[in-house]
Amino acid sequence: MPQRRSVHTAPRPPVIGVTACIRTVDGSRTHTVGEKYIRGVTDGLGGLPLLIPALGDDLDIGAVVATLDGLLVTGSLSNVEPHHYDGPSAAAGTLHDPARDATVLPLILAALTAGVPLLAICRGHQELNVALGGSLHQRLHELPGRIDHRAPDSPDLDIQYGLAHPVTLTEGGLFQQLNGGDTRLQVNSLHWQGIDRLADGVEVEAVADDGTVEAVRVTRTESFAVSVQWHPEFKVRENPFSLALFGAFGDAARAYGTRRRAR
Ligand SMILES: N[C@@H](CCC(=O)NCCCC(=O)O)C(=O)O
Repeated sequence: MPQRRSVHTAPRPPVIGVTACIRTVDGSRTHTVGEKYIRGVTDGLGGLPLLIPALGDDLDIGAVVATLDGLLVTGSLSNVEPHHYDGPSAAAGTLHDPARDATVLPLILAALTAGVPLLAICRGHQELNVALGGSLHQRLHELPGRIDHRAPDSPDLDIQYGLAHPVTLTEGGLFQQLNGGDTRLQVNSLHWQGIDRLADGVEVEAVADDGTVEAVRVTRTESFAVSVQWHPEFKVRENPFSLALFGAFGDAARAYGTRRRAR
């Protein structure tokens, strides 16, 4: 008797696009993603990470979006070039990544238009605001009344990404729900820039005590689409809120993927 081939019934992991940066590594132009973002996808939601190269106009954004069940917009040391939000020129020596800007800003819009669930982190939070028409402060710590949101000066990652300050979650918002009803949450903080003019079509989900917008939810889509100024991907399984956030993103990506494949 011929053996029956076993049917593969394990649930498919959602395919999560992970945005890359351009860096020079050993003299070569290289598309990079920090491992903690990849681990955020694998360990935080059981997804399959798919690197999205920063190819700008040479990337078929429509084809990318059609492949994804979710989009993780990563953080990065580089800043969005200020011409994208009509901001003043950046200080000399500021690290930019024009190829990433040219890829990620249109990608965010295309993902939101298609209803692809999205989680944007740190630079990603800033990019989401810029993509939707908002603007950025370039040096929060130089503004009166703001705390210093920059990373602690330590080579130890547990110190750099350690909890730094509280945020207040919007009463009745998604984040309060994910935080078990509590409106206070401690977050890490590793950024110079922050949201200045809030884009249309987003609602604030979290704010620092100095008024810095720390998280938003996009209201022009029915899909899960949120951004955070902090880094929930760092040791994602060790922080209950981070796990809840990645879990909600994963649930949305699975549901979207099921609908996408049924089309
Ligand atoms: N350049 C922006 C964004 C900060 C940011 O995303 N930092 C990430 C650091 C590296 C990482 O953890 O991926 C700013 O300084 O505001």
